[in-house]
Amino acid sequence: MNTPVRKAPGGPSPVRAEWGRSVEATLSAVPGIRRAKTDAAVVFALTDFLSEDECDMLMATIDAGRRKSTLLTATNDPNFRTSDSCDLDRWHPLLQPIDEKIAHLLGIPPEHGETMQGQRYAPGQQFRAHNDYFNENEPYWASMAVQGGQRTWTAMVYLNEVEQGGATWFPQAGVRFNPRPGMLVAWNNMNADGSPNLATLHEGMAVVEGTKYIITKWFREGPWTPTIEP
Ligand SMILES: O=C(O)CCC(=O)C(=O)O
Ligand SMILES: [Fe+2]
Repeated sequence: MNTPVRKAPGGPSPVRAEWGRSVEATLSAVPGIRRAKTDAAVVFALTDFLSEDECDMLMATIDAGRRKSTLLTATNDPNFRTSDSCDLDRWHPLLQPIDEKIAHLLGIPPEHGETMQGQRYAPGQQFRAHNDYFNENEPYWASMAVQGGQRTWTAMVYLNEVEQGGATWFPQAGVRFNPRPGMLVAWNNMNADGSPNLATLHEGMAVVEGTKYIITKWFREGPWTPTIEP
């Protein structure tokens, strides 16, 4: 019997390796930041990154603009990502300072960041285990490659307390975060050699009680250029 050979999602890259090193050094120097105790992935958490007012403003903005979340690749599982999402306009006078504060914390120029996204999960809603990096063997990669290339770092911020459920769980790295309002979590989706790190697999576990609001920001290896819709 032949075992199907699964191609790696991408190979080593000096540019991505350098983003790994430089952002890790920048974040390591942030007062109060904690690094997850695992060798499998580079993951940081920083409490009180956003204020209660900033979280409230973001939740109201997400509620005003939310639509069903989407996926880059088709899946057979209709329950894979059941949340609502909202694109957060980086030029909006209330949102731009938050967008830039995240980029500044990581030491990445804001233009490398994709549009910040808000996510809202009602009870039962979830985002099943996935990787944020692009799989360079998938058809979508050709268009991503010319729009800033691979995703390097992910930053997300929890905006509220969730009564039950809604943790972010990295099953391979063995790291788990329970939502805490204003807490930022950031991780390098790449290995030290700049290849995609499979152990950054993570899931937004189902909310059991309450509603979960977060913002997510994905950074590219190059400046991000959004697709111009016709
Ligand atoms: O909801 C979460 O905790 C994780 C969200 C996530 O993985 C993403 O937006 O890429
Ligand atoms: Fe993710």
